[in-house]
Amino acid sequence: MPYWDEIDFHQPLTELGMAVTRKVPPTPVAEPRLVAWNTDLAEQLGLPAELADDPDTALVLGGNRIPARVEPIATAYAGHQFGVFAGQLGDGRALLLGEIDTPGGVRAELQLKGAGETPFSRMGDGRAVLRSTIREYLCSEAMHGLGIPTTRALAIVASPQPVWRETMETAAVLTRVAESHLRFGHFEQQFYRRQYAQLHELADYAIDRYFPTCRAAGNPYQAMLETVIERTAELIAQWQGVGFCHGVMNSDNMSLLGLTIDYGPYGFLDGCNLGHICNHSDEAGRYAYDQQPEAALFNLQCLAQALLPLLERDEAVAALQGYQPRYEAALERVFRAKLGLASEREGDWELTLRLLELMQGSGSDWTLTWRRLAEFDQENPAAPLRDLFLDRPGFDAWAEDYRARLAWENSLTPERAAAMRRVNPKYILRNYLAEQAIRAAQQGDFSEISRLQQLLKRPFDEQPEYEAYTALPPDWAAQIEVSCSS
Ligand SMILES: Nc1ncnc2c1ncn2[C@@H]1O[C@H](COP(=O)(O)OP(=O)(O)OP(=O)(O)O)[C@@H](O)[C@H]1O
Ligand SMILES: [Mg+2]
Repeated sequence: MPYWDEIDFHQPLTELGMAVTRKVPPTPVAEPRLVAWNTDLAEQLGLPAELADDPDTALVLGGNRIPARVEPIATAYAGHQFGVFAGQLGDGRALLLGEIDTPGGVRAELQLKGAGETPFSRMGDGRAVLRSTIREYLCSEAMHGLGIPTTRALAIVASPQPVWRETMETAAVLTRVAESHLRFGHFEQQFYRRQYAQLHELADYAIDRYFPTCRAAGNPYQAMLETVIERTAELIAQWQGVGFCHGVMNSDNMSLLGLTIDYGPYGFLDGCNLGHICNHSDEAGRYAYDQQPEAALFNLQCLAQALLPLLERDEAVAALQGYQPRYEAALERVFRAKLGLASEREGDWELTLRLLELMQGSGSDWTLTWRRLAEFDQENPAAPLRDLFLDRPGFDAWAEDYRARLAWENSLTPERAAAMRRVNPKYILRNYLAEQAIRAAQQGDFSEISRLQQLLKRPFDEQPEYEAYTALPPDWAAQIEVSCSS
């Protein structure tokens, strides 16, 4: 029997009925070919290594063959897009094969993104293109390497089947993996349909499965909201630390579990610009880098509103009031670590802000600056670091205060430098690196995908063989535009 038929896929979401799920078979793609396979993740999921070479894998993960006893589903969700309620959205191109048991004991959902039309496709074709699939595959694994909660990517199945976006491209299917793909929008869907009984069931499902400790609280729904707020605040602080810009922080792209989800027009900061807008279609900059914390709060308010049938207004407000202090505490912790400060002292945040201002003024490269900060020594703020700033006197004044701050806690030491290198990555998935992998793949060479994946698994470690991947964006990269088109 083919291995995929032996796996037990569970589909507990179907218990929530038609309000949440629809059974939808995937639509086969032409000539499916497995072009990326994540060996590490496969192992964590308990999938045998041989699957990478099993011809059945491309069929199953391309949506051309449904494994025995599996009934794939699409789920219904709604959402606020760019601040406006968009009504029903739903999985328009993602199908959940089901949950599998993993050796770690936690079940994992396997979802095929780009597997064809569903009842929620609206005007879309149900497909994903190879370009966007590679971007999602690489970034989910890069985020995982950075230690940031995220959905994962198991595989890419490519097809020569043409798909029209701004130009003719080709189709691909991404196998996405997460403990749950539930989004804020799943709750908004039940709320706006006034399906309060179903809302109740969905919330109970989420609590029992993902937030069991909330059961013991006075109001478990408020406790769940508080937990989601906490995780979201932590997540955004981590994004800000590595300079990650999501690009489409609509409430349907916000994970209930606090994972980064939906890698569309994302980007990492190159030269420091705190107002950076990575999504070419986001003209107003609603989701600019420095707006992300606010956008997350807006989305949490949408979630809280959707839960109002299950909690008192005061309870929702009290939970939401927890966001800002939690976010600020998380952000200060993240930046304290980036600066290599082991203790807390008044003035630390001001020191951070002054550095950010200098970086902003010079457009200093985000990743490089933080990484070089570890080289800071007592006699001479390492010249390569100083070179990243245009305002040298400004930098020197800051460096003096920073040195004094480090001296105060006796941390002008190699240990501090090592600790800083464990939080400030050397390698980051710059747009141009992803673009190189995409262009090669479009010519039939998929090797750059696995090379980047390999490199970004250990972004904090020196990997001399990959030194070239630390290069700043070349001139041609300025032409890359990323938008919602995927
Ligand atoms: N090509 C497409 N065909 C059908 N529906 C689509 C397509 N692209 C996007 N959608 C739908 O449009 C809505 C918003 O899209 P968005 O770009 O946020 O999500 P996505 O990239 O498709 O997927 P996800 O959020 O699952 O990563 C969702 O309902 C999504 O399913
Ligand atoms: Mg989405």
